[in-house]
Amino acid sequence: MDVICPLDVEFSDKISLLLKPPSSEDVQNYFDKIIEERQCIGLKIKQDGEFGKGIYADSEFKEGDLVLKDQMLVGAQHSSNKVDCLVCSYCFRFIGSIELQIGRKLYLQQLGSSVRKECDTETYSHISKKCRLDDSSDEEDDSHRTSHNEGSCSNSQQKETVPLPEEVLESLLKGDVKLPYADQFNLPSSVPCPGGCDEAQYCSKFCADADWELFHSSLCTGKNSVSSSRESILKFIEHANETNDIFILAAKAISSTISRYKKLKEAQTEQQVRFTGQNGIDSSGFSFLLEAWKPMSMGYKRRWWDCVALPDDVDSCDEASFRMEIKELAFQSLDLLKKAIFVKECAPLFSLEIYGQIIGMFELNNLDLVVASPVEDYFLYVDDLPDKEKEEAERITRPFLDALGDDYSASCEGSAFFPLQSCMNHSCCPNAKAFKREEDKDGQATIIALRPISKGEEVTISYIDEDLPFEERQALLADYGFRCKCKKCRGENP
Ligand SMILES: C[S@@+](CC[C@H](N)C(=O)[O-])C[C@H]1O[C@@H](n2cnc3c(N)ncnc32)[C@H](O)[C@@H]1O
Repeated sequence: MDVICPLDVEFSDKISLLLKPPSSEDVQNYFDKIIEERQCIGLKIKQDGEFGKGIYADSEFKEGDLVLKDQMLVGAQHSSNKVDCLVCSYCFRFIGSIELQIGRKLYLQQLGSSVRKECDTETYSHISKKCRLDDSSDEEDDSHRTSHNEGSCSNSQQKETVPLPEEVLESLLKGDVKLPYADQFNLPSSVPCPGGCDEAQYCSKFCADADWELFHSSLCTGKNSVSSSRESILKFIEHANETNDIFILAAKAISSTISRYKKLKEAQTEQQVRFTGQNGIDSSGFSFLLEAWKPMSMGYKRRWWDCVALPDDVDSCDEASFRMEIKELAFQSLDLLKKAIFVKECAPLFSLEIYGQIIGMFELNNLDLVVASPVEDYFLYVDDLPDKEKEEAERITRPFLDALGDDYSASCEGSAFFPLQSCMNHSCCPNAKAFKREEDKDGQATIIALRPISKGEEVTISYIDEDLPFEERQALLADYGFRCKCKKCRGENP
């Protein structure tokens, strides 16, 4: 039986308006403004390309040039990665100190609270926590690919680790033990969540305030949280962690839209009262909701349960029940979210149609969020020391490296939606790629030219491993909802 969400029926007109494709003028203005704000000199957006909108070079780029640095609209660290790395919950920069990063990871691992390293066998594993096929972590560079919100599963052939006494880890955590040369790797100190929860920590007050204003104030479970439904938020988060952490991203997208809505409405009310002495705002405030939704309206989207590719282990005759199963899963999640953060004035955002479209948008556009670990840099630094210094340093650092095992260099991993980068079309012979450089220590997307790009040429990236054979490429691209029609594919399959 089909899932019926009462809000979809009650607000069908408003939902249609929210999902109506924006006019080409609105699209152009929106992206031109972002290009200007990001100071992406030499790029422009065009809407009349073969595959809809795309990014084009407006000047020449040489091989290795930075083409674009894009800030995320919404992003989250994978829940399974939180044991490995302590990062700013807003910009995903590593925080604390080398000692804290190592001590915390070993402490949590040894406490046995780790949920990582298990290639899930839960009911929904085929749609949520797939092992990454296109894992870029074993490439020598730090490139990141468009992602499908999977928690990456580590190599099962891990070297045995050698645990350390709890007292040693506690001293590391408290800052009583200083590791040699760790002061060469200064990390920003941790700024606590204004709501008092332990889940979110920041690299600066700026990030703490920005996250609070946009996302976290409605999703915080701390004692100073403004939310009246801490229990419900916890239940929603628990469900997302157990099934698919893309739901956390969807919740962040909804809470940021609500927060923009409230700000727009407040500003307009203030202005009206100042000029007329009365509040003449339309009580439904739907025009503000439309405006607040604008960043989401610009993303390429389809309903999640319609666009997700059929997993290999699901027979095509079971396709309808598979799609119904994930629709029901989305409905369960939405129900928990409604109990946690529902705002009556923004009710259409809590319809299943909108929820499905938001998740579908992330499925089709998201990029893997990867930030390299300073702990890896630290151990490499020690390894590169002159023999005498290295021997002395390693006497202290070796037990920590042995306790960490092969996984000592785990990066921060997550998934994020980037407004400009998500306009880049795919090519199996791309001229650019997502690539983190030495200085890219946060969660921004960095796109670098792979070869010279001439003025007027479209900038393309590969969403998958483009060196795979034709059919394998098409199978992977099915996860992004299309069959590739790039030059290389046309050549191989005319
Ligand atoms: C991330 S979006 C890129 C922006 C998109 N063109 C738009 O109009 O918003 C990805 C979608 O663009 C289209 N697309 C991108 N590259 C393509 C390719 N090489 N062949 C066919 N369609 C492609 C597909 O519809 C795909 O689902």
